[in-house]
Amino acid sequence: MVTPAEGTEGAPGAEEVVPPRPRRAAGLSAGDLARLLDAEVVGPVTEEALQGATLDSRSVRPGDLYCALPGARTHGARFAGQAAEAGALAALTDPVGAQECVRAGLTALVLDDPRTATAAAAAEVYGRPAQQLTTIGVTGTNGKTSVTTMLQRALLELAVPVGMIGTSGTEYHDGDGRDVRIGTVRTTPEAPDVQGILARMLEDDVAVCAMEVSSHAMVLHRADEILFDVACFTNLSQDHLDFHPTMEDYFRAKASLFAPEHARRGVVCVDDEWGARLAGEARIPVTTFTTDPRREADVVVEQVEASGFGSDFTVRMPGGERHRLSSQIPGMPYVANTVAVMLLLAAIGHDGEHVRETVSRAGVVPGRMELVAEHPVRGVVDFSHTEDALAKTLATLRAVPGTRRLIAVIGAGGDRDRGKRPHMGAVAADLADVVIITDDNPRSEDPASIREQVRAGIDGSTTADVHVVAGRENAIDLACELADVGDTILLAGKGAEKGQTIGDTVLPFDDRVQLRRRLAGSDAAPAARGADSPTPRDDEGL
Ligand SMILES: CC(=O)N[C@H]1[C@@H](OP(=O)(O)OP(=O)(O)OC[C@H]2O[C@@H](n3ccc(=O)[nH]c3=O)[C@H](O)[C@@H]2O)O[C@H](CO)[C@@H](O)[C@@H]1O[C@H](C)C(=O)N[C@@H](C)C(=O)N[C@H](CCC(=O)O)C(=O)O
Ligand SMILES: Nc1ncnc2c1ncn2[C@@H]1O[C@H](COP(=O)(O)OP(=O)(O)OP(=O)(O)O)[C@@H](O)[C@H]1O
Ligand SMILES: N[C@H](CCC[C@H](N)C(=O)O)C(=O)O
Repeated sequence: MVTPAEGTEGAPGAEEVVPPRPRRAAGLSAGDLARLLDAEVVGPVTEEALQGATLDSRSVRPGDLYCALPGARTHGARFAGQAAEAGALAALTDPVGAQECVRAGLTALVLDDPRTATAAAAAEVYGRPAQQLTTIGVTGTNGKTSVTTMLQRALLELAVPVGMIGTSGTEYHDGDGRDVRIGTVRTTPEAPDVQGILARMLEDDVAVCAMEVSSHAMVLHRADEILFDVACFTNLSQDHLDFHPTMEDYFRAKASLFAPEHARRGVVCVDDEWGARLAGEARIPVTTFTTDPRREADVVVEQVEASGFGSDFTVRMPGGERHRLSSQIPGMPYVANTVAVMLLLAAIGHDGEHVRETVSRAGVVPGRMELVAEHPVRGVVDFSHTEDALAKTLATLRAVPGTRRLIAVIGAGGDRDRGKRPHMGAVAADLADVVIITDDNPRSEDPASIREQVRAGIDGSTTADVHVVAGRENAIDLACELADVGDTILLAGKGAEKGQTIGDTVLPFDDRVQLRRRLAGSDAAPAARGADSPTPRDDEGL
């Protein structure tokens, strides 16, 4: 059986992204669904049963409900013709889209705000799968993938059939004894996909689903109609201010998960002020924990000691009893993630010494503080793509015994929060000895402009040796050239991603493969270079 940490490297950039669906739907007709949603019906109605649901015309399958939603750029009703051609039976839409859907030959189920009803519609079509699964929802700026992956590993070891939905895709063990791993373009898939995935997991006897819930998901109603058995908050720091106007709005989106319509109970890390505030404002019972002994919480971490490339630590429980645990990834963030996993498992009924031992072994997460080489140069790949994550990762690596210089390769993604870019540059220059600013996923933006925005955060008085290098593989080459015995190279920002998005193209790219090859001194650059990168290296200096 493939465990989550295995078999994740080197696959082509474009992973399969067609979300799984159940083999059988609930058998509702469009008329039945209209009654359940209290929607107005426009156009002809048939008794044919709906087979599935999607909000993307390009993903319609015969018998589907096409959710033709108004979006930021366009209206889904424009694609009603394409949906009908692909076999959709009906459309869920608003009054603006109704006629276009009917003209395309679809029965229109009309509501003023169809997006808020999309999850309910899909849940009905698929037989309300979430009600029959144990569900865990994890939110926060950083740590969602880490916590869900560790949960998955621990539950697998405890022989509990588990599924996972998040940035690294959808994973579960199907009824035929196969491991299913399907890529995704989003952390939280669209509501119809979430419902379809849950229904498929249920068919394949999954008992527990651990799911990442992004702030976008809360605002766009992707996780509605799931009453999570337990929700987890990891932390909040600047990110996604392209989508949220303020940090307050970003916080509100995450905090909305901790309400009786979304979760029965919560586990909240109060290491930052946002977590402390959430614990006070949550409308569901919450268990709090902290890794900071100066803070008050139900569960407090004490006596953290470095242990190899990881940590050992004690947790003081509400009744005063103490347990010793370990994290296999170094640094306080992973101590926090390990405690979160322990408390989430306890909340769904898995407790005791055996469970804690299992949790202590669960902490290897692909692309998160992943050690790809140790001697003579340590090579680490991490998904830190925020200022906070970068600060913590660099501080953690600095503290690893025997570390000489820290060489940080950083960049920022295009079409994402621009405000975080200079802060990422600044923190890297404060905490690393050498900073190489390069490309992450430029998407539709000019990579040189993104690099410049990262560089602009670095004060001229920095003592760090700063380079700006076009082309990520060139930056990795430079890091390896500059590295000496005992140095640590950190490739930050892309973690376990298997592609680099440049414009609309996804080129195969895996930081782990690139760094391991170069540090092993084999198979040097030419074969691994993407078509996008200038050769020879163009070091723009500071
Ligand atoms: C900001 C945001 O989240 N936007 C989402 C939003 O886009 P939109 O409102 O602009 O939609 P639109 O492009 O105007 O299209 C309108 C409708 O027509 C449909 N359409 C469009 C074209 C077509 O050919 N056929 C078709 O059916 C679309 O599916 C959509 O329903 O609705 C679309 C589908 O309804 C989403 O695909 C889109 O996510 C975009 C692609 C996205 O990348 N979002 C990212 C930023 C995101 O969600 N990130 C979070 C971050 C996680 C974290 O780090 O914490 C995530 O959960 O991944
Ligand atoms: N509890 C934590 N607190 C702060 N930083 C963390 C924590 N856990 C992980 N990190 C850092 O954040 C990075 C991203 O972690 P992870 O992928 O688990 O977060 P995420 O919330 O899933 O991110 P995304 O929303 O982008 O998918 C890690 O590589 C690590 O550097
Ligand atoms: N879930 C995050 C991932 C960012 C990863 C980074 N490599 C980038 O492309 O910006 C986001 O969509 O903002």
